[in-house]
Amino acid sequence: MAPTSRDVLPIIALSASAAVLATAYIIHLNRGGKKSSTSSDDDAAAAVDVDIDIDTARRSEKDIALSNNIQSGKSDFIIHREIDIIPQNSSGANIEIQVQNSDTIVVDDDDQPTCKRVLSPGTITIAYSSTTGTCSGFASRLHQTLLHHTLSSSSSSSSPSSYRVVQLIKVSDVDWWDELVNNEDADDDDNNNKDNNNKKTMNYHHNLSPPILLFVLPTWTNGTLPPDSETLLHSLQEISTDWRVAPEPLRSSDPKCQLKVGAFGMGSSAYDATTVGKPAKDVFAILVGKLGARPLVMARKSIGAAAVRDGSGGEKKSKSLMIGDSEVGDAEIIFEKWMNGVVSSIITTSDRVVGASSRTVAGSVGKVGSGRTKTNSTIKKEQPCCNDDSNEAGCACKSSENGLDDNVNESSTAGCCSSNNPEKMNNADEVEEGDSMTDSLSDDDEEEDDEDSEGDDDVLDVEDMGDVIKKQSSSALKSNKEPQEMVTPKQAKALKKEGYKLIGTHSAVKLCRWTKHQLRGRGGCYKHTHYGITSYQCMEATPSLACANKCVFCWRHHKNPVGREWRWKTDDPKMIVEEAVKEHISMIKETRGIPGIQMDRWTEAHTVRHCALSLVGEPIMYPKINELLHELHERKISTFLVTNGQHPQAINDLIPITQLYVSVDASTPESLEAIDRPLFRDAWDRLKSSLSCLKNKGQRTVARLTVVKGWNSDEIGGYARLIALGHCSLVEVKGVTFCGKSDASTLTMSNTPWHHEVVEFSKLLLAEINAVRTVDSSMPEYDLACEHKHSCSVLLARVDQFAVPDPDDPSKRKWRTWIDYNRFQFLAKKHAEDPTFKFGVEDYVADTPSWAVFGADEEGFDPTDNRHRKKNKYPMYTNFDEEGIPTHDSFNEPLSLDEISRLRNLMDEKKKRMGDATTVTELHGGEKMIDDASLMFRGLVVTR
Ligand SMILES: Cc1cc2nc3c(=O)[nH]c(=O)nc-3n(C[C@H](O)[C@H](O)[C@H](O)COP(=O)(O)O)c2cc1C
Ligand code: SF4
Repeated sequence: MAPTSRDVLPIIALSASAAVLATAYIIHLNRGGKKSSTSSDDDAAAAVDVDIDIDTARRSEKDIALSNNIQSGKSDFIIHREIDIIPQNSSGANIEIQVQNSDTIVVDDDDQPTCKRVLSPGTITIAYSSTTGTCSGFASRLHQTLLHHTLSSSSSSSSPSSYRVVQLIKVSDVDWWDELVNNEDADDDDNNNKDNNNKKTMNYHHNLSPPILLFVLPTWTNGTLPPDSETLLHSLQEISTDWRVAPEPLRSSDPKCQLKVGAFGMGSSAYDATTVGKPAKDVFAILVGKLGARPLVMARKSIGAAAVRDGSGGEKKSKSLMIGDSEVGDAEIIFEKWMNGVVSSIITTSDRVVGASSRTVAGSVGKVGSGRTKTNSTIKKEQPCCNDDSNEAGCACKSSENGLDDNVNESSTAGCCSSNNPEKMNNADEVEEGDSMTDSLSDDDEEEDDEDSEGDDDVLDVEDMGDVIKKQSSSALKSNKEPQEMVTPKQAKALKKEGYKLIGTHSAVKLCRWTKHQLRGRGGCYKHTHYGITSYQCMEATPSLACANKCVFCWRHHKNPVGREWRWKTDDPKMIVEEAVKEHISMIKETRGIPGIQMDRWTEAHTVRHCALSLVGEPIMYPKINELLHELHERKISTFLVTNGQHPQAINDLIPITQLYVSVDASTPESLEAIDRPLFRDAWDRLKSSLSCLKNKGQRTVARLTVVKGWNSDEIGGYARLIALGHCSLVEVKGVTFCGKSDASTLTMSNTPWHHEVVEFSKLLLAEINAVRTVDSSMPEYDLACEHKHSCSVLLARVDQFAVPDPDDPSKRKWRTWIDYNRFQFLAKKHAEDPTFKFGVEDYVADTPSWAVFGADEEGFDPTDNRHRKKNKYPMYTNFDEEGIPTHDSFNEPLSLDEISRLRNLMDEKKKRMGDATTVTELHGGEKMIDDASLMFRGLVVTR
């Protein structure tokens, strides 16, 4: 966060390599080396000549803003942190950047400006943590808004901003102890300024407002912070209990040095209504209740038009701590309220503080955080009192002796101190308790509290916490008797962008890439190999986009809702099936123009024969799932349904379907928690119950294992024991598909196993199953039945259900894992007419063709299709070693050792060039191209 820092007046020296401007500044920009003449502060102005290659500057959102401004010839624009400026050769446009108000730029040893200390006056720090992107989105919105308001006001001479730095940081990037206690750099800044240039020190502080620290924090499992950010709370707790740190170390008698804090917490009562926003509340409570930070006072009627442009007008007060609940669905609105409160407070406070400080003598400059090291010295704080001069400015410290005094009430007249129930502020226990925190953290005057009780009940904040989240959910339901639609317009937009065709309010279809593949005669998916479905007649759909998990490998990247149970508007199953088929067929029609489409298949594809209810979400949650399945059977469409094993009762209640899957993503409760990130606390027990339910289903059941290397590929014995619970007919082992990088997942290409690794895993699993059989005589025998190399998939099947002696060679097995679909439809119909009619797995099996059998030369590729090899740089290999170096050419002939060594060198060179990086390029139609040195000879393309 704060490397060795120093001022860089007046020139910013950008290093020869890419430079990062780390904070926010108004930049005046001219082309052709002509200096800007608009600088209002010559002393503070800094100029630098750099060559910027506009076109190759990294195209982050921020860069685009930068380049657009450059290209449109605007002279003023804002550069904020994390913009890469890439100096280029002499042919690039020569652009001069003149920086105003740059006296607070801090650079590290590499001459790269970096973040200011959180406690530096004039600094606004937004610290966020985020795993699935919500809080990072909110935080950058706040950042942008504050940049706009604070910096644009600084460029206007009538309303000078007293904030110079607005910085956005990740909670996990900061050593919070160091930042808040060992504040050496901030002190050094002050001291240096003081020693070297007293006049400047006065200017510096006269023009600056108190530091502000704003948190945007999510709630993670059991009300904690996400693992990478947990140190924040630990550090705060440590500071508050360390005997070497004086009480309330963040309290300062100088209003301009007093840290102000605000926090916005996100959570979801779907996970746990008792923990929503807990990390934000805890952080806020410790900072304010124990460490002496002050809540950022939210202005109410004084909110200026400049601050609130959304029409909310600033009529109402909002609070420094507010909580959004994604389950309730109004988190956006609550965030906006909080943000508007923050912005208006900063604008009004900043003007007021500037006014006040102009009457404050330089001697009242307070020291925040006298930097001593944590380990070897006692840490004490200097807590200077407000002096007469500051009283002159309207400050009225009434009982500073007892240290409980300076509960500055800034929403009244300029910078006044008052004693607003200080005992509560200091009573840490009270602060930490749910509802009692309400009063403890309130920083508003009585008038505001009154008003709050009258009219501001739509604002969810700490004053209303405790059980209020539950109340809010239920009152939302009460006030709106009609259940809500599952997918919000925003979610719908995101899903549509990803190629989902939404049906009604909670269902979707999407064309699977294998459908197109097989239409072009390039092979079907693993369900074709293992079970004989026709991929180009298979419709991938879901009747519930919601589910009760947030799996790390989820395709949907968490753009749709979560919920433990169904609580949404329920669409008619017939309509869903009709619309799904209609949408699917219209997508088939669109494939007509794709090169290589086989017209006979294309015509057949207009008749849907299979439905894979596995797209995303949890189909079994849909309350009318049986009716929907029945509708499909009526249309002679086979039914494959995948459930995540969180709804055992629904499994029990399910009518006979063609094939029922339970996803088994982990073999221990801990890894299930880490991988599936379930809403249910008893997720592990639910999974076990679901598997047990399979035992009695009668039809084909599958335990589906998605292998995520490094996450769930160990503890194979645990999988065998889970399979034993359900005596599943089949065990499908499949390597995880990498769906591109996302905020929601730390998964990378390295977690994707090679086919040979999946085979290895499957063999070990078989050995473990056999081990279970030695102690459990009821456990059926399994064996490796099929494989589909293209999808890194291996099928284990029960010998008693799917193997018969080979008529040509009775010493061998003949597999019958394929499905007689017509027979299934006949049996299902009979059962529908007469529920007492039962049928079982063996009643609708069909022979597995030899090419699909495990170990066949075809590796699961249907020989009636043409294997298509991508026309890329390395199309000529069929086998690879464990590092991805080719060992066999396209005719499966072994390569010479020299050739293998040459290829290895090529890969090593590429690895050196790329470092550890993996790039993902989205192709037309949702496919993603991975560039990863270890995959360079595979030309790997993954699907969505
Ligand atoms: C694995 C996981 C566990 C969660 N646990 C909780 C919880 O215990 N309590 C809660 O209120 N919200 C919980 N949530 C909901 C998140 O706080 C919420 O989705 C938030 O918006 C996530 O923010 P982010 O997208 O910035 O990571 C959890 C979310 C996930 C994915
Ligand atoms: S259960 Fe399925 S839809 Fe839900 S998060 Fe996991 S992979 Fe995604």
